[in-house]
Amino acid sequence: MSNLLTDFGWNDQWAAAFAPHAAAGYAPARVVCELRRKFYAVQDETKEWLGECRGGFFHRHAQTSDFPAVGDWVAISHRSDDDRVDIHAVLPRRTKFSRRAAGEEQIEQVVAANIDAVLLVSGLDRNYNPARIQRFLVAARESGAEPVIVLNKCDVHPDPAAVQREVQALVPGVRVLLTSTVRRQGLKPLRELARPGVTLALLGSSGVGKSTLANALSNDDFLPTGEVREKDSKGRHTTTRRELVRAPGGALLIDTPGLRELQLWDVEDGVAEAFADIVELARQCRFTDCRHQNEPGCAVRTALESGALAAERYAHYVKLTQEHNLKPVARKTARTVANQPGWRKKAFEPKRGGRRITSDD
Ligand SMILES: Nc1nc2c(ncn2[C@@H]2O[C@H](COP(=O)(O)OP(=O)(O)OP(=O)(O)O)[C@@H](O)[C@H]2O)c(=O)[nH]1
Ligand SMILES: [Zn+2]
Repeated sequence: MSNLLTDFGWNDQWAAAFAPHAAAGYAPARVVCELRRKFYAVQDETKEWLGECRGGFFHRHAQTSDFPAVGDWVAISHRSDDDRVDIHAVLPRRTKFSRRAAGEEQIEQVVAANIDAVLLVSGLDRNYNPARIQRFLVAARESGAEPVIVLNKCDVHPDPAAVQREVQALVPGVRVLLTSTVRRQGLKPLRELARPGVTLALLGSSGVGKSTLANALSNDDFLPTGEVREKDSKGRHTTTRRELVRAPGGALLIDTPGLRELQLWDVEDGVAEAFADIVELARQCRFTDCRHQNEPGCAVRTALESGALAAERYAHYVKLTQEHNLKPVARKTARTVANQPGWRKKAFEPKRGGRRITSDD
């Protein structure tokens, strides 16, 4: 198979998975961007195409999660009369990050697929946040991607090795890397991780150094900004944003709004912290899954009725959870954190005992 496909992560395993589609006359391509529903920018062995899921695809695939996502390998065919391609199938994903869309049915939306390793970047100019690291690990494990913790800006910390040990103790078995792009320290293990064809995602708060690290993955300058494709064969103008880009060092970086949005740890931590009283009340409701509406023995309603909890405060809390699509906190969700299938349900994990390092990072 051509180098271009290999550049985008194609290998023998994918080729094996693709065999039935090859037999059906389809060609492989990788989704580099979701443009809008049904339309995708896909990279094949020659170039980037506008790919579309048409009728047949809809008939065969009922669920939202069956549709292509950035990072997916798909089976395409070329149209004879058009510069577009049809997408017929999505190869089984090795890993996936999903979000659960609003509503009771919890529709799964895949926001990125086939990420090999996901890096949580923290900046040592601020305190790292153990709760966030734990949540990140839950999300990463659920996705199947290898989690890696990157403690960047070690140049500004008096004792970065101590922080590394501390974090490592929190997450046994997970790689914890110490880096400084300024001093160009600790980049070697990162570059080894970012081998050609490997797909990575960098997560972390704004300003921790994700773009700088991405640049440092190779010695060349690298700008993970969108590309603009000017025209296609029929003279139409198509502008393609790329959410999967190839770093000059050869690794593939996925950065999608959906993936960033998954970092609800900020919001969840923030809401749970700001409304710790409500979280605490919810833990006293009779029913483990109390929604604090008409359930008997609801500690939240009781507190509202007695005036112990101000109505405006509760209304504010409800508004915030709805805005961010968080589940109402309940004893069940507050307790069995580690066993919940959906990590979003971990929104109100109570802070356990012991030392807590608080900060916005
Ligand atoms: N001292 C120090 N500063 C760094 C290091 N890495 C990055 N920075 C600086 O931190 C700032 C933010 O870096 P970015 O790479 O833009 O951070 P980012 O995570 O991509 O931020 P967003 O694009 O907002 O998500 C820049 O001024 C960098 O020069 C480092 O290792 N040490
Ligand atoms: Zn209740």
